[in-house]
Amino acid sequence: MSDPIAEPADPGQEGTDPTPTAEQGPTGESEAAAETLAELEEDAAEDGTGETEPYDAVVLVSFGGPEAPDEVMPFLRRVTRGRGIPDERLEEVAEHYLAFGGKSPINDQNRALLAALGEEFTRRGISTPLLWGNRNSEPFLTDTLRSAAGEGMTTFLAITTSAYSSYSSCRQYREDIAESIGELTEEGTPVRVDKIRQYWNHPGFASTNARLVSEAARQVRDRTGVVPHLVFVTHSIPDGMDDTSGPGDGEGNVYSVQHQALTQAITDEARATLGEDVVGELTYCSRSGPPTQPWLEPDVNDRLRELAAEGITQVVLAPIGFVSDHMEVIFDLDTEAQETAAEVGIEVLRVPTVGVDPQFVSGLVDLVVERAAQARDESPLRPAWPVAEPWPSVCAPGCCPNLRVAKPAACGAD
Ligand SMILES: CC1=C(CCC(=O)O)c2cc3nc(cc4[nH]c(cc5[nH]c(cc1n2)c(C)c5CCC(=O)O)c(CCC(=O)O)c4C)C(CCC(=O)O)=C3C
Ligand SMILES: [Fe+2]
Repeated sequence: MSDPIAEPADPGQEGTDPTPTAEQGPTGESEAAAETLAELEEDAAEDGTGETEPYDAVVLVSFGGPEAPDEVMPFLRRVTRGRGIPDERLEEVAEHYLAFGGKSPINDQNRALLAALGEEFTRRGISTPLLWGNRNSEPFLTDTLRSAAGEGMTTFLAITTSAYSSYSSCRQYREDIAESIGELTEEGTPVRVDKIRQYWNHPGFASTNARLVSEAARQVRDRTGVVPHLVFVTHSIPDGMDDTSGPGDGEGNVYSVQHQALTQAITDEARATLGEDVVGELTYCSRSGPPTQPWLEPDVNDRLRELAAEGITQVVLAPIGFVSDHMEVIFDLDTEAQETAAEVGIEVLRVPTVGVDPQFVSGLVDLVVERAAQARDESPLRPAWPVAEPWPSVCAPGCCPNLRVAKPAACGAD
């Protein structure tokens, strides 16, 4: 799909189960069978579009990834531009992509997420356009915003595919959004882009992960009679990036603290659900950078070796750091960590990422509605679990700083 503009539940969209929209009426077959004409007409009468005012469109902003072998190196150079990542590392990472035919699954996963968001919009009577723009591959965010601006849209709400707070998982998205706004401003079509809050502790993300982990743990326990050890995984980042994550005047370490809090809460939930003494811990994957630079540890592979030595035989591997099964998940976990586990005699069940789980998708739409209400100066309910404080929708000045250069960042108070 090269056209980055997808109307909600566009019946022409690839891989989408067409759902009738308010305008179209009950033309789709699958859903029409489940709902009567009267119910559909009633749904259509409830126009939810006002719930997304003042936004002209909602835009899914993601990392991007290559879709063909010749796109791999340009993608990697773009991701690492100005970053001093050694060529050997780029070639090594290129091999991971080439082992999967040069195609990352991330764009297809975002197409599926867009379709699911569109269906949820339709269900709520929201006809606000849903767009998609990537930071590092087509469709590029700047191009998406430019063509939307060409159709008269000026005010956008971004959903990023990243749940936590750190430079890599929050401010870098905000910087790239600011760069797009800057380009469009120079072209004479200034736009405004706001962002939903980081959602690691929104129930749509956190409780969905808790359910998926508990289901996996129960499945292993019921099949093997062994209570599995829970190994949570997220993307490692440099220690310095973790130390400075969070509001400029805060304590830092917000990235690792958020993950530790969710690890603890989900472990407690699995313990309660199974009625067993479940143990869980946080590990990291996908470190890069020079070996001399400290990154967050322990590495998931090192920990699996130690756990085997401690007598653990069943592990449930929960990639809570990621929203879809992209390259980090299918290579670093399903390939590398699985190999390590097999080597040391541990059986691993990898938990699915939240992906297009209806509870997650519905949570994202709740976050859109919440942010829009805030933009209208209303005070919406802002649910949070496991930590009662929802992350601010407008990041504090200096939040998750860029440690190399100061750059403008959108969606914040600085
Ligand atoms: C915290 C975090 C997330 C989670 C939040 C989020 O989801 O955004 C994430 C996601 C992703 N990271 C991805 C890919 C890459 N990340 C790299 C490099 C780096 N990531 C970092 C951090 C993160 N990264 C860091 C501190 C670096 C090194 C310095 C730098 O370059 O900033 C490199 C360069 C080569 C290498 O060093 O490995 C690549 C190719 C893909 C696409 C996968 C696909 O194609 O399916 C995704 C979703
Ligand atoms: Fe990354």
